[in-house]
Amino acid sequence: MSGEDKNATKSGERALRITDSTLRDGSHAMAHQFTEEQVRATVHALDQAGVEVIEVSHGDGLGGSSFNYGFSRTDEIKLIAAAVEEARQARIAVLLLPGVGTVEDLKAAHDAGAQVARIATHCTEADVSIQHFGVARELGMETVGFLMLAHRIGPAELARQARIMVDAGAQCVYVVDSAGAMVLSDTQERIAALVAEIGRDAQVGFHGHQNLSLGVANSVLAYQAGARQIDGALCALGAGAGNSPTEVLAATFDRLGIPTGVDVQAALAAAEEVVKPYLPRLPWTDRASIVQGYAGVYSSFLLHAERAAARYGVPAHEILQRVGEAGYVGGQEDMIIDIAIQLAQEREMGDLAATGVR
Ligand SMILES: CC[C@H](O)CC(=O)C(=O)O
Ligand SMILES: [Mn+2]
Repeated sequence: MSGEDKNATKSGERALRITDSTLRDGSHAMAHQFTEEQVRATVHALDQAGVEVIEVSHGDGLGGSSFNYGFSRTDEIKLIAAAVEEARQARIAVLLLPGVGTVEDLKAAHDAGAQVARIATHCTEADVSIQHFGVARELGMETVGFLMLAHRIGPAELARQARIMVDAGAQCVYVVDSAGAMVLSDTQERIAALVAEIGRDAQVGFHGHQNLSLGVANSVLAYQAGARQIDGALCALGAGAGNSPTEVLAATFDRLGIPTGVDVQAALAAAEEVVKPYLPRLPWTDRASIVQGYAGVYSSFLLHAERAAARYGVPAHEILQRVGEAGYVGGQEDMIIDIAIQLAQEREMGDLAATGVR
């Protein structure tokens, strides 16, 4: 224990750090088709707006470009190098899910200039990140832990998992609302539990999704409960109904008198003039993404469910409801196809029964 509260803010300093994930979580919504030009323009605009950390990776993290998760249009190491070249003050972060990416991927990202390593695990499996935090610290990278689908376990158990990450070398641990399922007090209680457990040794962060339209409200409550790193994405670009919009976070915290170091007008311009023009579709709380929040489903399953829905002629929201009931986690994308086939068979049986055919 260092004895110094890592979540304390000295007066006059920025009170919290906004990390922008347009170019990583947003990659899900872009079906991983970012071009180098889009990455350069987005980094340039975020950097000018004063955003200090910009995450760039495949949506499913380093090494995610694959048949299971979807192939990237451009090699992510090339995109990371372009982002590093473009940034003047901002540092480039990468996400790594142990098992999807490897320490070799992390070393390649570091060689390309990435300075912040964000290591993500399912909320009950922090122990699989231990080796990766060790390597990241040896490389001299700043380290952040991501406890995904954090609504699935209670505050006390989540805090124990955060402790595992901190003991392994994490300098901040995020409560990650991957399903956009947390409703206000869910966030407050989890952040407070992590601050109590790790607050003297590390910071606490919050990553929200908009499936129940609560990303920004949850972020404010997370700050009030002691979180000092908050994620956003321009235009909310992200999985499911998207992330907490960076430009709205900047404006809201500014109105609350909580300095983030982000220039509100520049963030608004970055969203409107740089990101919006290249979006294939605006992130939206439609029926399928609301069901994700309501049933607690991983946001990155949305596009997979929509594709399976089109292929097997069943509604995406019904697939996602079943995924929620089954409790699937990241890495089980293939089960979405199984559920779609099952739903299609049930419909066929129902149709046959309705026409009296045996
Ligand atoms: C697949 C990784 C995932 O998208 C990480 C994340 O942003 C989340 O769980 O919300
Ligand atoms: Mn996310």
